[in-house]
Amino acid sequence: MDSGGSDSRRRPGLVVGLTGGIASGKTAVSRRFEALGAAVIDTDRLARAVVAPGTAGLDAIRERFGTDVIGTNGHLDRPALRQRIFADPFARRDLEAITHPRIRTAVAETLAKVREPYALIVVPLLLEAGWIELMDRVLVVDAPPDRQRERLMQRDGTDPGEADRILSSQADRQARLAIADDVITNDGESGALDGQVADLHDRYLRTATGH
Ligand SMILES: Nc1ncnc2c1ncn2[C@@H]1O[C@H](COP(=O)(O)OP(=O)(O)OP(=O)(O)O)[C@@H](O)[C@H]1O
Repeated sequence: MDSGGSDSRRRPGLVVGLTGGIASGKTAVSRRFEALGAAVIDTDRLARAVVAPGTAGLDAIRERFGTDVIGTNGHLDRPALRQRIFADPFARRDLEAITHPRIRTAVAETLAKVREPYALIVVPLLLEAGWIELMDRVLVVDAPPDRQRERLMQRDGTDPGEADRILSSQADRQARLAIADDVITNDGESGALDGQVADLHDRYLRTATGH
């Protein structure tokens, strides 16, 4: 009988890292893959889970940064923590030393439970955070920066100056494209994504199942 995936070294037939700049359309794309039957693992969600109240991750943060970064509701006070790491590279390094290994373990555990033929791991900072080794392929969602800016302002109400600041702090478009095995271009209507996702899904299925 199947043990239910308790072996954390178990992996589906293909693991694809999905990345792209902010508001490039990663969520829009990953939802389409999910609808076609891919397993989608969202590292942002796992990153929140490993520092949720009651976790060893949150305890480690409290120990390093003090109770100032914990809200009265017991949750991590993200704006307070952001302020602490903003100007202090050592604080950022310490925070990442706490969170990154825990996120990686959570990803491995989630991958081990995947029953679909292949998995997409959504990693916004795939390039920056050194995730590449885990992936069999890298899929980049590429959008022109003007479009990202427009979507960011529309979706989050971000003001133009802040949008420019966020965009310029990210890995640049060419660096991202340089690590891509596959690219989805999201520069137009959302309907244009459907065909691109369907083509890649077919290829990924064939690769994962060897057919
Ligand atoms: N082709 C498109 N046409 C119209 N709107 C789009 C298109 N692609 C994405 N959007 C919209 O742009 C915004 C950003 O897209 P989405 O949330 O998928 O990006 P993301 O890369 O997941 O963002 P983040 O990096 O912030 O997590 C959303 O409001 C989404 O509905």
